[in-house]
Amino acid sequence: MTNTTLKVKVCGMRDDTNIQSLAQLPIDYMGFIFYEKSKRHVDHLPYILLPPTIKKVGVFVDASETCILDKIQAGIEVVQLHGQEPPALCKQLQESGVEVIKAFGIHSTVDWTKLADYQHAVDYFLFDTSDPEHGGTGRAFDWNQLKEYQLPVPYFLSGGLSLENLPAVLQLADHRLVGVDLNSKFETAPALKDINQIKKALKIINHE
Ligand SMILES: O=C(O)c1ccccc1NCC(=O)[C@H](O)[C@H](O)COP(=O)(O)O
Repeated sequence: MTNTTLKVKVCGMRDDTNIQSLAQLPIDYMGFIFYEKSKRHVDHLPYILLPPTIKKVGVFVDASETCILDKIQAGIEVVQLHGQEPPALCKQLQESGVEVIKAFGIHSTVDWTKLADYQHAVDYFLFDTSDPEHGGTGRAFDWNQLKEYQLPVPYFLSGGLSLENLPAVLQLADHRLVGVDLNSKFETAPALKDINQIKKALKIINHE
Protein backbone atom coordinates (compact mmCIF):
# COMPACT_ATOMS: atom_id res chain seq x y z
CA MET A 1 0.00 0.00 0.00
CA THR A 2 1.22 3.52 -0.81
CA ASN A 3 1.08 6.38 1.71
CA THR A 4 0.71 9.05 -0.95
CA THR A 5 -2.70 10.70 -0.91
CA LEU A 6 -4.53 10.36 -4.19
CA LYS A 7 -5.96 13.37 -5.98
CA VAL A 8 -9.74 13.35 -6.16
CA LYS A 9 -11.76 14.34 -9.19
CA VAL A 10 -15.55 14.44 -9.01
CA CYS A 11 -17.06 14.45 -12.46
CA GLY A 12 -20.37 15.32 -14.08
CA MET A 13 -21.55 18.31 -12.04
CA ARG A 14 -24.44 20.56 -13.13
CA ASP A 15 -26.67 21.71 -10.29
CA ASP A 16 -25.61 25.04 -8.69
CA THR A 17 -26.48 24.10 -5.09
CA ASN A 18 -24.84 20.71 -5.46
CA ILE A 19 -21.71 22.36 -6.92
CA GLN A 20 -21.60 24.78 -3.98
CA SER A 21 -21.87 21.93 -1.46
CA LEU A 22 -19.20 19.89 -3.21
CA ALA A 23 -16.90 22.93 -3.34
CA GLN A 24 -16.77 22.88 0.49
CA LEU A 25 -14.98 19.53 0.39
CA PRO A 26 -11.22 18.99 -0.09
CA ILE A 27 -11.37 17.69 -3.65
CA ASP A 28 -8.85 18.59 -6.36
CA TYR A 29 -10.84 18.60 -9.59
CA MET A 30 -14.49 19.19 -10.50
CA GLY A 31 -15.62 17.96 -13.92
CA PHE A 32 -18.18 19.43 -16.32
CA ILE A 33 -19.20 17.35 -19.32
CA PHE A 34 -19.47 19.25 -22.60
CA TYR A 35 -20.76 16.26 -24.55
CA GLU A 36 -24.39 16.51 -25.48
CA LYS A 37 -25.04 12.77 -25.55
CA SER A 38 -24.10 12.49 -21.86
CA LYS A 39 -26.80 12.41 -19.17
CA ARG A 40 -24.59 14.89 -17.34
CA HIS A 41 -24.21 17.30 -20.19
CA VAL A 42 -23.76 21.05 -19.60
CA ASP A 43 -23.46 23.58 -22.38
CA HIS A 44 -21.69 26.22 -20.35
CA LEU A 45 -19.57 26.37 -17.23
CA PRO A 46 -21.87 27.04 -14.26
CA TYR A 47 -21.50 30.60 -12.93
CA ILE A 48 -20.14 29.56 -9.55
CA LEU A 49 -16.89 30.71 -8.00
CA LEU A 50 -14.86 27.69 -6.92
CA PRO A 51 -11.95 27.82 -4.46
CA PRO A 52 -8.64 28.05 -6.37
CA THR A 53 -7.67 24.65 -4.96
CA ILE A 54 -10.35 23.00 -7.08
CA LYS A 55 -9.52 22.90 -10.77
CA LYS A 56 -12.36 23.09 -13.27
CA VAL A 57 -12.20 20.23 -15.77
CA GLY A 58 -13.97 20.27 -19.12
CA VAL A 59 -14.78 16.80 -20.47
CA PHE A 60 -15.02 16.52 -24.26
CA VAL A 61 -15.64 13.75 -26.82
CA ASP A 62 -14.24 14.61 -30.24
CA ALA A 63 -15.24 18.26 -29.88
CA SER A 64 -13.87 20.83 -32.29
CA GLU A 65 -10.79 22.74 -31.27
CA THR A 66 -12.85 25.94 -31.39
CA CYS A 67 -15.36 24.53 -28.93
CA ILE A 68 -12.60 23.46 -26.51
CA LEU A 69 -10.80 26.81 -26.77
CA ASP A 70 -14.11 28.56 -26.16
CA LYS A 71 -14.55 26.66 -22.85
CA ILE A 72 -10.93 27.42 -21.86
CA GLN A 73 -11.67 31.08 -22.48
CA ALA A 74 -14.69 30.71 -20.18
CA GLY A 75 -12.56 29.34 -17.32
CA ILE A 76 -11.83 25.66 -17.89
CA GLU A 77 -8.36 24.89 -16.49
CA VAL A 78 -8.07 21.20 -17.35
CA VAL A 79 -9.19 19.48 -20.55
CA GLN A 80 -10.20 15.80 -20.38
CA LEU A 81 -10.53 14.15 -23.78
CA HIS A 82 -12.61 10.97 -24.20
CA GLY A 83 -12.69 10.51 -27.97
CA GLN A 84 -10.17 9.91 -30.75
CA GLU A 85 -8.40 13.22 -30.22
CA PRO A 86 -4.89 13.04 -31.75
CA PRO A 87 -1.64 13.69 -29.82
CA ALA A 88 -1.08 16.92 -31.80
CA LEU A 89 -4.29 18.44 -30.44
CA CYS A 90 -3.37 17.38 -26.88
CA LYS A 91 0.04 19.02 -27.26
CA GLN A 92 -1.43 22.18 -28.69
CA LEU A 93 -3.89 22.47 -25.79
CA GLN A 94 -1.17 21.74 -23.26
CA GLU A 95 1.00 24.49 -24.77
CA SER A 96 -1.91 26.90 -24.44
CA GLY A 97 -1.51 26.52 -20.65
CA VAL A 98 -4.16 24.02 -19.59
CA GLU A 99 -3.57 20.60 -18.07
CA VAL A 100 -4.50 17.80 -20.45
CA ILE A 101 -5.94 14.45 -19.40
CA LYS A 102 -6.36 11.89 -22.18
CA ALA A 103 -8.90 9.21 -21.34
CA PHE A 104 -8.69 5.66 -22.66
CA GLY A 105 -11.43 3.06 -22.40
CA ILE A 106 -9.84 -0.16 -21.17
CA HIS A 107 -10.88 -3.63 -22.31
CA SER A 108 -9.11 -6.95 -22.68
CA THR A 109 -7.63 -6.24 -26.13
CA VAL A 110 -6.47 -2.65 -25.70
CA ASP A 111 -3.49 -1.71 -27.83
CA TRP A 112 -1.40 -0.12 -25.11
CA THR A 113 1.36 0.80 -27.61
CA LYS A 114 -0.76 3.61 -29.05
CA LEU A 115 -0.51 5.48 -25.74
CA ALA A 116 3.19 6.08 -26.40
CA ASP A 117 2.29 8.71 -29.01
CA TYR A 118 0.61 10.75 -26.26
CA GLN A 119 3.25 10.53 -23.56
CA HIS A 120 4.83 13.94 -24.25
CA ALA A 121 1.51 15.62 -25.05
CA VAL A 122 -0.50 15.07 -21.87
CA ASP A 123 -0.21 15.63 -18.13
CA TYR A 124 -2.16 12.53 -17.18
CA PHE A 125 -3.94 9.56 -18.64
CA LEU A 126 -7.33 8.52 -17.28
CA PHE A 127 -8.17 4.84 -17.52
CA ASP A 128 -11.91 4.30 -17.74
CA THR A 129 -14.17 1.40 -18.67
CA SER A 130 -14.44 0.97 -22.42
CA ASP A 131 -17.94 1.70 -23.70
CA PRO A 132 -19.61 3.08 -26.85
CA GLU A 133 -21.00 5.90 -24.68
CA HIS A 134 -17.40 6.94 -23.86
CA GLY A 135 -17.85 7.25 -20.08
CA GLY A 136 -20.15 7.39 -17.09
CA THR A 137 -20.94 3.67 -17.25
CA GLY A 138 -20.79 2.99 -13.50
CA ARG A 139 -18.84 -0.17 -14.32
CA ALA A 140 -15.29 -0.91 -13.24
CA PHE A 141 -12.89 -2.55 -15.68
CA ASP A 142 -10.56 -5.38 -14.73
CA TRP A 143 -7.71 -3.52 -13.05
CA ASN A 144 -5.39 -6.46 -13.83
CA GLN A 145 -5.25 -4.94 -17.32
CA LEU A 146 -3.11 -2.16 -15.84
CA LYS A 147 -0.22 -4.61 -15.62
CA GLU A 148 0.14 -4.05 -19.38
CA TYR A 149 0.67 -0.31 -18.92
CA GLN A 150 4.41 0.40 -19.37
CA LEU A 151 4.73 4.19 -19.68
CA PRO A 152 5.81 6.63 -16.92
CA VAL A 153 2.85 9.00 -17.45
CA PRO A 154 0.80 9.32 -14.22
CA TYR A 155 -2.85 8.34 -14.43
CA PHE A 156 -6.27 8.65 -12.84
CA LEU A 157 -8.27 5.52 -12.23
CA SER A 158 -11.88 5.80 -13.32
CA GLY A 159 -14.93 3.70 -14.13
CA GLY A 160 -17.45 2.57 -11.56
CA LEU A 161 -15.48 3.65 -8.51
CA SER A 162 -17.63 3.31 -5.40
CA LEU A 163 -17.47 3.14 -1.61
CA GLU A 164 -17.24 -0.64 -2.02
CA ASN A 165 -14.22 -0.80 -4.34
CA LEU A 166 -12.25 2.29 -3.21
CA PRO A 167 -10.44 0.35 -0.44
CA ALA A 168 -9.13 -2.01 -3.13
CA VAL A 169 -7.91 0.97 -5.19
CA LEU A 170 -5.70 1.95 -2.25
CA GLN A 171 -4.11 -1.48 -2.43
CA LEU A 172 -2.99 -1.01 -6.05
CA ALA A 173 0.76 -0.61 -5.64
CA ASP A 174 1.54 1.66 -8.57
CA HIS A 175 3.33 4.99 -8.08
CA ARG A 176 1.88 6.23 -11.39
CA LEU A 177 -1.66 6.06 -9.99
CA VAL A 178 -2.11 9.67 -8.85
CA GLY A 179 -5.84 10.12 -8.62
CA VAL A 180 -9.33 8.70 -8.63
CA ASP A 181 -12.37 9.83 -10.53
CA LEU A 182 -15.78 9.63 -8.84
CA ASN A 183 -19.00 9.84 -10.76
CA SER A 184 -22.18 7.80 -11.16
CA LYS A 185 -21.77 5.59 -8.09
CA PHE A 186 -22.06 8.76 -5.98
CA GLU A 187 -25.23 10.08 -7.60
CA THR A 188 -28.85 10.25 -6.50
CA ALA A 189 -29.77 11.24 -10.08
CA PRO A 190 -27.65 11.95 -13.18
CA ALA A 191 -25.33 14.91 -12.43
CA LEU A 192 -26.50 15.16 -8.80
CA LYS A 193 -23.92 13.97 -6.28
CA ASP A 194 -24.69 12.65 -2.81
CA ILE A 195 -22.41 14.86 -0.71
CA ASN A 196 -22.43 12.49 2.27
CA GLN A 197 -21.28 9.63 0.07
CA ILE A 198 -18.48 11.80 -1.32
CA LYS A 199 -17.45 12.66 2.26
CA LYS A 200 -17.27 8.93 3.03
CA ALA A 201 -15.14 8.39 -0.09
CA LEU A 202 -12.74 11.14 1.00
CA LYS A 203 -12.33 9.46 4.39
CA ILE A 204 -11.38 6.20 2.70
CA ILE A 205 -9.02 7.90 0.25
CA ASN A 206 -7.37 9.97 2.99
CA HIS A 207 -6.99 6.92 5.25
CA GLU A 208 -9.13 8.53 8.00
O1 LIG B 1 -20.13 10.68 -17.20
C1 LIG B 1 -20.55 10.76 -18.35
O2 LIG B 1 -21.77 10.85 -18.60
C2 LIG B 1 -19.59 10.76 -19.51
C3 LIG B 1 -20.09 10.58 -20.78
C4 LIG B 1 -19.23 10.61 -21.86
C5 LIG B 1 -17.87 10.81 -21.69
C6 LIG B 1 -17.36 10.97 -20.41
C7 LIG B 1 -18.19 10.94 -19.31
N1 LIG B 1 -17.69 11.05 -18.03
C8 LIG B 1 -16.32 11.29 -17.79
C9 LIG B 1 -15.78 10.92 -16.47
O3 LIG B 1 -14.71 11.36 -16.12
C10 LIG B 1 -16.49 9.89 -15.61
O4 LIG B 1 -16.25 10.22 -14.29
C11 LIG B 1 -15.92 8.51 -15.96
O5 LIG B 1 -16.39 8.14 -17.20
C12 LIG B 1 -16.35 7.44 -14.91
O6 LIG B 1 -17.71 7.42 -14.74
P1 LIG B 1 -18.41 6.30 -13.82
O7 LIG B 1 -18.13 4.97 -14.42
O8 LIG B 1 -19.83 6.66 -13.80
O9 LIG B 1 -17.80 6.39 -12.46
